[in-house]
Amino acid sequence: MSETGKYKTKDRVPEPTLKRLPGYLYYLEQVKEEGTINISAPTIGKDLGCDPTQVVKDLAVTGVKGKPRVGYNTYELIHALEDFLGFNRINEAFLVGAGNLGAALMAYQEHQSLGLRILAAFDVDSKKIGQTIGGIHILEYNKLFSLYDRLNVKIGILTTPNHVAQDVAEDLVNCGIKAIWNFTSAKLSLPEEIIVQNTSMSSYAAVLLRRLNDAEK
Ligand SMILES: NC(=O)c1ccc[n+]([C@@H]2O[C@H](COP(=O)([O-])OP(=O)(O)OC[C@H]3O[C@@H](n4cnc5c(N)ncnc54)[C@H](O)[C@@H]3O)[C@@H](O)[C@H]2O)c1
Repeated sequence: MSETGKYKTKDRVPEPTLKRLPGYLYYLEQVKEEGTINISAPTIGKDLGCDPTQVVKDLAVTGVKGKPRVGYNTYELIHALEDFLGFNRINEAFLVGAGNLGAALMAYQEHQSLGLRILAAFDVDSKKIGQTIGGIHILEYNKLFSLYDRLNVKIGILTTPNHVAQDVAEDLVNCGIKAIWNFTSAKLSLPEEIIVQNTSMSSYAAVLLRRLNDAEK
């Protein structure tokens, strides 16, 4: 960390910390609604069921420090978390593959509160091209190339069948996409500088089912 307490770009915040930060944000928004102006790390830890030391360490990435006996200012912390996570900026994305999953993501408007806006979706299925879901148009896949030049979008959401995922991902990269949110189970092989976030419900389901089985033994 830098001397100011804020992480510099080159300092990589550990992934588990990053994954926990939205949880703090949602929690703080709730307590703000209830009128809480200041909140301590032990209270946050107690409510979220985690260690206060962990809370302090996690929240330090925002550069905001709690005051002794007062804690954190809720508003300041919310703002700092949103800023750190980029939720208060609009990051535009293209989605490729407007099928079951793609359509659900398009219909889910809450992405906007995460600072993510799907600008357009692309598909090869002529029956889907021309439709609108959640206000987002489904365009012919080949339009990706011409639109990218005009719009300079940096994020690609990949919800195609697995067997075309690598080719589509390469197209996205050739279009200048810098980060791919990969929902397919294809293991993408892309230049190192491309940020790939793989998301799989099946790994969470596996944990849930295993835990359930263990509990029932
Ligand atoms: N991450 C998860 O938890 C999760 C959950 C469900 C599905 N998936 C994965 O998401 C992907 C999509 O699943 P689905 O059920 O929505 O499938 P789907 O068949 O309903 O949708 C896939 C869409 O991609 C389009 N498509 C096919 N080839 C294309 C290409 N070359 N370029 C652009 N579009 C193309 C199809 O026309 C279709 O509309 C699959 O890889 C599936 O394994 C992941």
